[in-house]
Amino acid sequence: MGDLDFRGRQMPAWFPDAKFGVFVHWGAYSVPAWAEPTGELGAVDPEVWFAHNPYAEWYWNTSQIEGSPAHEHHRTVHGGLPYDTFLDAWKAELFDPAEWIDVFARAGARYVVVTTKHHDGIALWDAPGTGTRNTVRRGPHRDLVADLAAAVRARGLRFGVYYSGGLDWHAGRRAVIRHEDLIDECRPHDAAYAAYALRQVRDLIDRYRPDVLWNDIGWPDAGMADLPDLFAHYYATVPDGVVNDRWDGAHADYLTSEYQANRQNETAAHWEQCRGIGLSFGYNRNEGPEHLLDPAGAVRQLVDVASRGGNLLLNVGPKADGTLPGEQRTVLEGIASWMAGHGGAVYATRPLGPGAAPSDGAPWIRWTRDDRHAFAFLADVPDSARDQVVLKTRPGLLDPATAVRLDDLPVRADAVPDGILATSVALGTPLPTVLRFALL
Ligand SMILES: CC(C)[C@@H]1NC[C@@H](O)[C@H](O)[C@@H]1O
Repeated sequence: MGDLDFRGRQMPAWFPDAKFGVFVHWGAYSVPAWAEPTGELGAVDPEVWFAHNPYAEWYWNTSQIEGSPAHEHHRTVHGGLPYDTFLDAWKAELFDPAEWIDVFARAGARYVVVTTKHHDGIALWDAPGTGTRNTVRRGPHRDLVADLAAAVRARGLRFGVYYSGGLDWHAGRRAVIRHEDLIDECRPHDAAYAAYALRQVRDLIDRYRPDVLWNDIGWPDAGMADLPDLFAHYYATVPDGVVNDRWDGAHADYLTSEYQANRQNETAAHWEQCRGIGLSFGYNRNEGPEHLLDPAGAVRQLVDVASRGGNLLLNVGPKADGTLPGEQRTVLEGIASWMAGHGGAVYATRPLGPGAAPSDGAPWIRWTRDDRHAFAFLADVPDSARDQVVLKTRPGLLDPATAVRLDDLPVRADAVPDGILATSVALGTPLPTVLRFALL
């Protein structure tokens, strides 16, 4: 592998072992905190996506689209004021980074990735070239990246930075109205922006030594030649750091999917699924419980991703005042109570292996394994079968006599022709029940 050829780079073990990270989208867009809870990316007609964008962090763009509800909202509620007004209105007066990270750590997150500059071009640190368009010089008057990096590392978690390299509405301020606009029309590709973005990402690397370099929407055409040196500098600075895949094909340590989009990436050797607890990454005051995962749904999302060899990067959208929305905190607390007793069946595990145990159909079953054990996760078992379930497994794969429930309730497991018959009480509540078996 040459100095600038990273294709053969060994994935640092911490990333696939981590399984669970928390994404944080916090910005000036957290002041209006307004979007239509339309639906999940990949499930909404692309033709209507941008004018009815459920991503509250896209508020500037959506509110520029004549005739969109967001345009009307911005006119009637905010008087059509310039977007940067929200930066000055963003005070973060209740922001307590240690309190956030305590919630994330108890939920079982092993890494935290925070937005440092989203598409609105406003930096959460005194980024070079931003003048006063950052949170040190205006609004919160704090280096929020530094505050969060310190709190994350104080809890022994890994810290990652999100940077919007491909979109910057201060550099190219035409609204994105349809998907093809994202290719060229609305993205800055010139040399000046490329130098601006490069300088900022290098600054993030040098100041915060992030364990994850999470770029979004690609990189300016004029700056593609800069990337091999940038990655070399990053790896020299953070030898066990990891780079995501949204650099217009320049390089990736791992691939990403987003809600229902790019799911084809979930067959890669290393991958990460990103989604909000609700339909948005930035806090959206219009989301209700019907738009959010409940704790059991979030746990099943994590288990499903882990069982297929991926990581789940679950997003939290804090309010402008620096508090975590109560309904999102409730989900994290629910994950925390389940992970406290079951995290050992998730962390540092790998898929059970192709064809070992089908997980389609009912009841909901997923599997992971470590060197010595297989873990079966059962959920939503129909009432008629709530106390007895057949786990279809390849004969000779595991030893039924070694069955244990991780919640210490008794379980009996017997070999049957198509697998293992597990008998116990309340096997498959919405929150997964986990059975451990010794591998043969
Ligand atoms: C997955 C997450 C980082 C999303 N990427 C695409 C963005 O347009 C969106 O706002 C959000 O940041």
